[in-house]
Amino acid sequence: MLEGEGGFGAAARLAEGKAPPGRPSSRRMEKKESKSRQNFKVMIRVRPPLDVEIEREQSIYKRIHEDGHMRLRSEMRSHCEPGPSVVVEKNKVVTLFEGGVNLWQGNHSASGLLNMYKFTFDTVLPPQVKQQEMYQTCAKSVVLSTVEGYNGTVLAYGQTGSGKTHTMQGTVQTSRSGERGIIPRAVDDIFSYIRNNGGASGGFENLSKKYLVRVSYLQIYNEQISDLLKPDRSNLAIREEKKRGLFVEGLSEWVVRSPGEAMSLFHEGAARRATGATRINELSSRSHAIFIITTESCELSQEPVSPAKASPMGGRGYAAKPKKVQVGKLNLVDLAGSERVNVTGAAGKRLEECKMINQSLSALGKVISCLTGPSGPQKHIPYRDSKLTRILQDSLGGNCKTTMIATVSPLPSSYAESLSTMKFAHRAKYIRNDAYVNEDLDQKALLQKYEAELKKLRSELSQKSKGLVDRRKLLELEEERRKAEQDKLAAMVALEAQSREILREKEEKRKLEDRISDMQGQIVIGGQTTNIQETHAFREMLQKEHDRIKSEYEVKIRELESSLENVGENKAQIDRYKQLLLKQRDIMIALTSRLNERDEQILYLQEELQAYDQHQRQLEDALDHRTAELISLKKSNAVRGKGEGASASPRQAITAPPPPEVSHKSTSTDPVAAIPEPGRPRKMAKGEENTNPNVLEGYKRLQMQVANNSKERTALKTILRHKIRPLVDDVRRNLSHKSFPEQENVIKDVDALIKLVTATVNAMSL
Ligand SMILES: Nc1ncnc2c1ncn2[C@@H]1O[C@H](COP(=O)(O)OP(=O)(O)OP(=O)(O)O)[C@@H](O)[C@H]1O
Repeated sequence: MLEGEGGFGAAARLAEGKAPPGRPSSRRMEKKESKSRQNFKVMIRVRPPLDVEIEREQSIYKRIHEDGHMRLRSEMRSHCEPGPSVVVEKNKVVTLFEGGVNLWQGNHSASGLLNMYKFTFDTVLPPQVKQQEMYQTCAKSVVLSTVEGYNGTVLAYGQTGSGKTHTMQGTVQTSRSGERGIIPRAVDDIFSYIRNNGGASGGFENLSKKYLVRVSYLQIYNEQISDLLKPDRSNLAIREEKKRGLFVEGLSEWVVRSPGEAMSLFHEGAARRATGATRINELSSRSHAIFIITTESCELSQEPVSPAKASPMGGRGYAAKPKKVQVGKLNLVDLAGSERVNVTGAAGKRLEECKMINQSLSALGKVISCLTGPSGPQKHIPYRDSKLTRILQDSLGGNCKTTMIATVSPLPSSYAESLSTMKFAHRAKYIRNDAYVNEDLDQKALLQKYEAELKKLRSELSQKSKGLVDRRKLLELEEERRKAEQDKLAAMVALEAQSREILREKEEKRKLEDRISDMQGQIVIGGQTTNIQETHAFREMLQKEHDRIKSEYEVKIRELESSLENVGENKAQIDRYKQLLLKQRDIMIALTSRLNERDEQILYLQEELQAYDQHQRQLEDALDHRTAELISLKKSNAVRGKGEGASASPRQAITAPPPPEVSHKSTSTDPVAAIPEPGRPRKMAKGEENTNPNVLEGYKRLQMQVANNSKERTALKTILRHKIRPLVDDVRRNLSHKSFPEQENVIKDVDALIKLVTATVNAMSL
């Protein structure tokens, strides 16, 4: 077994009720200490195991003793079945057994591996304690003190799934169920108290006291405060004012006149509270929720007044005057459960929520630590570290009667969390609160404001009640009103239609007037404007105008007709031109083809000439060759017989018959036939003449033909340049001065012709 803070020894010592070190010890101080201790109570509630848990953990809970001790039936005990880890004694002492109580009773602790912790608290509620008893023990006195003007807080703290919501709210929502938690019971109690003290809900009036009850409901989810009764109000800020103290800005407050009204608002808000399923709790609260019930009470004194001024609250001839106002605020806090991430298996959004929850709970732990240090509360208490601690600032070490209920689960598997809760609660035990009645004269105004509102509501109610009595008449009136409404509607529709018609007529009239004035402006006779009604003159004028336009059109038609004729003529002329052009084009083509023929002929003749030249050169070569042979023969003859062949001359040798290879051709008279076979070319010397008559003859003929062609070509060129070209130019000029159908095409043709003529002339000049 381990000893230490919260361990067995420490818990045993504290169970004796001794003050921790550093606490004041003088008698007066002790008295004060005891009073302020009363203002902050810590209670433990151990919930019973749930059926599902019993199954899961295979723990057997068979009997629960009347004194609150929880025992296992011995015959069912088994070393394999650990039993609960929390045992409660005398409703004050709670012992935690690591591994479950069975293991301890089976003497397994001897191994020294298991821990046991014992703690003492003001009250420890064992699992069998019902809601009613729990309420009586933990909350009732705090709740009722708030009706008397104190601040009160009942706060449930504990591991997730340990029973906080069950304690604060209960599981069943029906108003009379025994499973109802602190909140519905507190609401009931407050209203009963008011009734028993002479007040009535809503009106709350008697001769001595008036009450006003209002509720608010907020949640702190992921460090953001939102109004559960006005869902559009979120991320609210906490403010502090001298007169009002701490308050949540923008948090709605609802005046309630009965427990039913208050609870319906509570359920409305609870339905909006952020919840979600965790591995431990199917419907786990993921936010800290605070249901606030503010009760204002006002003592009245009866003062005599004149009968006319007598207040309905006062007796006959008396008026009730407010004496003092007390305001008590009750915070009913259901915290989100502390949890270990590895146990709950939180991930994603749940993990974020879990972090925020643990963060604010650790801020709460820090505040408690600072309030309960060994030498008393520290100077600085970090209330501002979280929204939760800031809102609960008064409840923790301030002006408040506070009860903290720490809930634990009995399961051995929850041992670690239960131990942590116990340590937390044990520490909180040393918080000291100073509670005093809140009396605030300024609050009168608020109460009176609500009183006025109540009066208004009351008068509305009485009006409505009257209406109920005379329901038939009301229905008749309603029917009449409805009919009158319908008539009014119909009349309005008709009026609208009429107005539209009038407007339309007006518009038409205006247009007519405009037209008339336009026409009047146009009709000017003798320098004077004539009225349109003088229709004779107007008609005359119209007739004249008509005649004028008619004659104008006739003239135009005639012009058009004549131009049409012209166009016809032009067309004929153009046709003629076209014919002419076509003829000229044909002539041109014929001339060009003839020219081409001539050119070909010239080329042919030139080739022929060249052939003749070549032949001539060959003949001359042959002649030279024979001459040389002849000379050499003569020389050899002269050497052989002197004087015998001296008469032969080179000139004779020249006129001698040509060599046999060319003679067959030289006999022909045809120049073409006279063309020699290709041979070695030889140029004729200057001034040298061809003496071959056939060749000369052919040559002359060719020269004549070339000359003739040349003349013809020149003549054609002259005709083209000086006759056809001017003629075509003329036609082109004439065409551009006229206008006729297809003019464009004809002009294009003529332009093409001009180009053709020009190109031909140029080609012939080359
Ligand atoms: N004293 C009790 N008697 C019977 N059942 C209880 C008791 N306390 C809690 N339960 C049941 O245990 C379950 C968990 O309880 P509850 O939801 O109140 O836990 P919680 O501490 O508010 O959890 P969380 O922090 O996750 O919101 C519920 O089914 C509830 O009905």
